[in-house]
Amino acid sequence: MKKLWIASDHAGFDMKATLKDHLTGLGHEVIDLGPDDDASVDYPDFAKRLGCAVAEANDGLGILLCGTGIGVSIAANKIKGIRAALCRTEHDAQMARNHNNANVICMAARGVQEDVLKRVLAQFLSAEFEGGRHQRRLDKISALE
Ligand SMILES: O=C(CO)[C@H](O)[C@H](O)[C@H](O)COP(=O)(O)O
Repeated sequence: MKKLWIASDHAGFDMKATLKDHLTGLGHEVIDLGPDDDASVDYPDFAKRLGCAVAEANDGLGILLCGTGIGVSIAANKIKGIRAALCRTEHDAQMARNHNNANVICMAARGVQEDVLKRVLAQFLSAEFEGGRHQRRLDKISALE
């Protein structure tokens, strides 16, 4: 099992705890990079913290939550080596791994059912990168960094 990091902003705080417990129960090692309470924070700070951890480890996956998932995905993708994908469906999550080799999944914590998020996350964690023509495209993305 890959090492996992999880972080959020205030909007994702409760769901972060729920998903962390869920993943831990499934036997994953999950490192929680905060926040530690639901006080208002700025999502770029936590996207940066998580993105740097995932990029430095170079073999693991990150999970980011904010209200929409949009802010954390924009922020995390500024970090070299991070391929953060906003995933709202299981298909998004599968393609994000199969074709994009995404190393961070970004999800909306507001207005989405917990069981949906768990299914999307499960797909992200089980799918594998297919390589081949997709690696060539990722190399072109890396060249943009
Ligand atoms: O969704 C978000 C960014 O894309 C954040 O989670 C914030 O919740 C959103 O920007 C709203 O912020 P607020 O301070 O909770 O009103």
